[in-house]
Amino acid sequence: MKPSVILYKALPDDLTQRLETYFNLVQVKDLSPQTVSQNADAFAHAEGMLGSSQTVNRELLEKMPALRAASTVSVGYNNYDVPALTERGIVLMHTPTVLTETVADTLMTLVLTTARRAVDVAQRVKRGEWRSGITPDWFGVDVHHKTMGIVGMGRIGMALAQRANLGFGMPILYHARSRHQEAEARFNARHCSLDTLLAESDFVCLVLPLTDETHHLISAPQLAKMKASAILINGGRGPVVDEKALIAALQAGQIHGAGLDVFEQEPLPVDSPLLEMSNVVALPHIGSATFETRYNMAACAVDNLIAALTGKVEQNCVNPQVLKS
Ligand SMILES: NC(=O)C1=CN([C@@H]2O[C@H](COP(=O)(O)OP(=O)(O)OC[C@H]3O[C@@H](n4cnc5c(N)ncnc54)[C@H](OP(=O)(O)O)[C@@H]3O)[C@@H](O)[C@H]2O)C=CC1
Ligand SMILES: O=CC(=O)O
Repeated sequence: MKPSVILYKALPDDLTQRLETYFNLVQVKDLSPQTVSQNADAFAHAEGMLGSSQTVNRELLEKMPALRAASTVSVGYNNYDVPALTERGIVLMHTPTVLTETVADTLMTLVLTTARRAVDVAQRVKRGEWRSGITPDWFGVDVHHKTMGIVGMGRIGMALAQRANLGFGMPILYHARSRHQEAEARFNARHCSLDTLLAESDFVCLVLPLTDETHHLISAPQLAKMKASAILINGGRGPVVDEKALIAALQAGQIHGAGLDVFEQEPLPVDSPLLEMSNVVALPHIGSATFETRYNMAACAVDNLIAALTGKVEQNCVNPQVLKS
């Protein structure tokens, strides 16, 4: 008998068919308590699960006693209770690498659109306000040769450093828990404390996972350390920034602007003051959202689940200690 798998994300047909050759699939729309109770038997017998953007906690795991592997269509896994999975011996798989370049493109898009005010001035053109030569109220600030500070020099941080340094001639400062020799050798990146990075960078780019340590890493005291001319970019996870403090800093003119792909609450509430600010570019968490990359992520997640449930995991495992036990 094929193992049962809960699929809680729509996949391209060819990938669904690939899963079906290995597993009995039960497709559900989400992992809400209502969906779980409506499909109690399927959840009770599922040995695998695949999807994204849903909370997987102890309460859910209690309803899934047969679960052996979870596969997320994302690199970030902050919505999974990893200790609970590990205690139960459940393998968690994710999709690093396949999305790295696309997310770095999104971060560079945020840098450029925020600095050059591309969204704001394009809206003015559409409103018919471009009636004569432009005046300084249409101007932006330079990106090239400005200092970029990258907080989190992992896979995506490296790809961002490559674009900024080799493409735009930007000196790179970085802050991470460890030194990254490759970033230092290839991009002349300088490792520094968070305080130094905040004080010296023209663009402060956050590319961090959400953990207990990174939650509200950027709050009022950190924003106060940034240059008044600096721009904050967040492409990691929303709660890394204390959004109330960011709104206050922007309202007070303490920093020049912000480019944000992620928010404390997603979707961003329509009454968020951020949406009223012409110096803020707000994207709907589209870091990896291209047709090519989303397909590759889904294919990676499918391969990951097959590997996990057939005992052939070689990469992409969040809690490899489970494999040794
Ligand atoms: N906006 C979007 O759509 C997307 C967002 N993301 C987010 O980006 C994150 C990063 O992805 P990726 O680059 O692949 O991940 P990596 O694991 O390769 O890199 C993470 C980096 O963050 C650093 N870091 C972690 N904790 C701390 C800390 N407490 N203080 C300082 N630095 C820290 C790590 O430091 P060290 O190197 O020292 O370990 C590492 O350099 C994901 O976890 C996800 O949350 C990812 C994809 C798309
Ligand atoms: O936010 C997206 C991810 O892959 O993580």
